[in-house]
Amino acid sequence: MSFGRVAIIGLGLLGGSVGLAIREKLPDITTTGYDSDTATRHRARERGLVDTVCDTAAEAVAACDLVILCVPVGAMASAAAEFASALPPHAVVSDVGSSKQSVQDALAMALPDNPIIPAHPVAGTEQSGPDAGFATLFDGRWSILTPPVNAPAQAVTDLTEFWEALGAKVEIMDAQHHDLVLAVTSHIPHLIAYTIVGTASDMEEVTRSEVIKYSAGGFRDFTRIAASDPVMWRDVFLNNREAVLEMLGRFTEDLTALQRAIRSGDGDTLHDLFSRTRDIRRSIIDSGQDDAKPDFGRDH
Ligand SMILES: NC(=O)C1=CN([C@@H]2O[C@H](COP(=O)(O)OP(=O)(O)OC[C@H]3O[C@@H](n4cnc5c(N)ncnc54)[C@H](O)[C@@H]3O)[C@@H](O)[C@H]2O)C=CC1
Ligand SMILES: O=C(O)C(=O)Cc1ccc(O)cc1
Repeated sequence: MSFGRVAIIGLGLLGGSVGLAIREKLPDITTTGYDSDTATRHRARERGLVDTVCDTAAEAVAACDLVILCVPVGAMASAAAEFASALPPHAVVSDVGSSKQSVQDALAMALPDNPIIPAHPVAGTEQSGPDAGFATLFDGRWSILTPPVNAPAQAVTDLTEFWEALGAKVEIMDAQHHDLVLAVTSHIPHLIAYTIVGTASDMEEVTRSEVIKYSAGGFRDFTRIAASDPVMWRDVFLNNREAVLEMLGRFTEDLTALQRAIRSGDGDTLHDLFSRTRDIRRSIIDSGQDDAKPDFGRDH
């Protein structure tokens, strides 16, 4: 492993998990960390999320070989600008943001002289903050790297090995494709969850206690997802605007077709779709990518 010193900026769920996973799986690496929130830095010290919690971002990156930004995607540019002048010229810059094109552009603008290899570990929970991280978060999960065309091959190899050592499987794709794929597999599902839980809570003829009392499996799963961090998800939608709007257009058309089928009593259309979607679920299970409970529903 060619990164001896790793700096983590943002010590919440993802930053904390990266720090704890390094300590457990790559014990030769020295870690430093920084978070703009004082209480988070305090808690990060108590939990030992990194070897040294620094009081400035500049101090955290000063001697690093790799810096990983683990802040909301809308905060990447300002977080990078804060340590730009202290970053060693050889240090590789990466991140864990849920959308990639805008992050890649922001990091390239803020840190024009360093190699930038954005990454997205597709692993998380609805929890956030310095108490939420755990060392096994990335085990068996995908981490998608989106190196720009001019990225140094050695840095891509090093970062691939780094994520594999933390337990992840690595896939490489371009940032735009990543954003389209994740819009449909992650971002729109979150938007649907936020919407349905909001709709239920706005209904005047159904009380809040009824919603809680009678929430069957489906709605309960939506409430878990709709409990995800508001800042993080606001930033995802504002930063992956194009792909989300494109997918939302397709989704709305499909929803309208279902609405028409229900209104006209067209059971065949409903049955055909529900059969196709069941096949998708079965292929996910057959491919070993499901662990019975929902992907991110692990208690910890
Ligand atoms: N929550 C999840 O399940 C997943 C999140 N991600 C991505 O990981 C990133 C971090 O998300 P979480 O760890 O879940 O959020 P979090 O809210 O748990 O942690 C983010 C931390 O960044 C800190 N922060 C904000 N601005 C900062 C700045 N300018 N400088 C230093 N620290 C700053 C906050 O104080 C907070 O402690 C986001 O970009 C998100 O899209 C990626 C995969 C999964
Ligand atoms: O908690 C869940 O269900 C998630 O979907 C977690 C998650 C959130 C954001 C990501 O970019 C990746 C994974």
